[in-house]
Amino acid sequence: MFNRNQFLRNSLQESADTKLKIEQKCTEDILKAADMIKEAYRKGRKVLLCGNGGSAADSQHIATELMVRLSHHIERPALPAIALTTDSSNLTAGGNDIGFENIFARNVEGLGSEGDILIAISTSGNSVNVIKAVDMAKKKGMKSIGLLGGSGGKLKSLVDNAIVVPSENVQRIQEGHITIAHIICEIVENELFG
Ligand SMILES: O=C(CO)[C@@H](O)[C@H](O)[C@H](O)[C@H](O)COP(=O)(O)O
Ligand SMILES: [Zn+2]
Repeated sequence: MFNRNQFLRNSLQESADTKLKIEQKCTEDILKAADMIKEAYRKGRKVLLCGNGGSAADSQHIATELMVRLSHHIERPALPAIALTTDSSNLTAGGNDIGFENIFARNVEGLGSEGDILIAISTSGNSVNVIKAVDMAKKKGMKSIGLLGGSGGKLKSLVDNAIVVPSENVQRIQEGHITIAHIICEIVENELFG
């Protein structure tokens, strides 16, 4: 029978363990992602983000951190970032008319420029609409960062920098993603403006 107290304890323990494993396995990739984003911003480029479900929410959360700010002690200009997950008219027309697998790629095609960064978020690494967005980013001369999980899926070898959270649990992977994204945004903010 489901034991809610045990479940709560186990979930928190698993989440904490996953964060520690991220420190052991992903540090280099996280720092590389911060450098890629800093370089893009130094050159006046922007960041696009996409993902499904919880990763769609992460996309808009991360875009907001970059556009507004994290630290209240740092005065800085907006860092251009767009979540491709927020416009219901665009996403429903895309899904209806050109196919759900093309909704993000279409927006990368329209908004992306050479030197921009695409942050592709997928716990499985296998969402077709995210894969197609990465393919389009490549065509546009953009660089891509994958926030992934499990084996990394198909996206692992497609993105320029794969950050793979070492867990098989979708929820724990997502919790890892937002922790990593916060850290990357804070590094970028401090190193560009701190
Ligand atoms: O937030 C959750 C599960 O925690 C879900 O909404 C989850 O994001 C959705 O099932 C997504 O469609 C999963 O896609 P992906 O992470 O495998 O690319
Ligand atoms: Zn979730």
